[in-house]
Amino acid sequence: MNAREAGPERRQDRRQDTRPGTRTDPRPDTRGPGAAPGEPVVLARDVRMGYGGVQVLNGVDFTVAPGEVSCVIGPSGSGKSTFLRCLNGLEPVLGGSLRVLGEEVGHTLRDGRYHPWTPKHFAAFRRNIGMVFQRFNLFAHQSALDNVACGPVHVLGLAPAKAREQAMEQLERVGLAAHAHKRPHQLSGGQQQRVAIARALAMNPALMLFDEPTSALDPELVDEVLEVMRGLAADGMTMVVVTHEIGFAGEVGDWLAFFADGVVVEHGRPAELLADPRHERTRAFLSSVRAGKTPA
Ligand SMILES: Nc1ncnc2c1ncn2[C@@H]1O[C@H](COP(=O)(O)OP(=O)(O)OP(=O)(O)O)[C@@H](O)[C@H]1O
Repeated sequence: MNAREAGPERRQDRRQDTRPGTRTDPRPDTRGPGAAPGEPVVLARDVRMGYGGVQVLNGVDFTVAPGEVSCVIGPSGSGKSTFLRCLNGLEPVLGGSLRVLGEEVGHTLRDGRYHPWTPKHFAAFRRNIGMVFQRFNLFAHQSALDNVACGPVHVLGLAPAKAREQAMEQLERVGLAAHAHKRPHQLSGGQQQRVAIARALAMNPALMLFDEPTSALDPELVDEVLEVMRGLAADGMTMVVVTHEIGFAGEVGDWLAFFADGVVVEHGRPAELLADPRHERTRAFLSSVRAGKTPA
């Protein structure tokens, strides 16, 4: 078994990492309150979803175990973002089954019947899931520190002083403590994205979702964001990462899923899938990415 195949055990080794901001304490159990022992963090079976009668997800099967990093690649329009948004309940699942953090997303089984979640239940569920988008969406009038402290104060009800103290720890974790008092316009795109990651981490999520977090960045800023994500993986954070950064997926992912036409057409260990893709669509996609073309 090579290092890439070692999965979560590999992360135990990485915890010895001494880079600044790298946590050394063991991760809490991230399965979620309703999960049975051994249950994955994400368990998608035949997930279906569409917009206005147009089917976008056509039966997605996808599993993420605690502490694993699952990368998702695929052509534009194949449903990657839609699936990510289903994971945190931003889009409704219209068929199949999607369990995340031990809950059937959007429904609770009670008295032998499924009951739809209330907005309050959705909000409580989303608190455990950090999401980082292509666009950082920081509050322009607030400092980096206040952007990161905002959720813990307003959503978790933390005292402002405590929230700012914890926000500073998260900014340290992403290497931005020295920039804590700057506003977004005083930061580079890469730094703003790192603030967005710190903001998500400040909610102490059990699962982090990344939707092409480096796609909007100038090429020279991409690696500083990927480096932060490498650190999170080393800490044992459970992550689903939609990305066009094939090298990163190969290096950091425990698993790699290739989406096309709203299904996972190929799934496997990144080293194997990237070196020897089985499906014609995967081969064509990887060729176009490697040729520097925008995959269609
Ligand atoms: N809010 C929406 N309303 C209607 N159609 C949508 C909406 N969001 C996405 N779609 C459509 O769903 C399909 C899948 O989109 P999605 O963004 O999930 O693909 P993707 O694989 O993430 O693409 P990309 O790599 O370009 O981000 C596309 O055809 C898109 O036009």
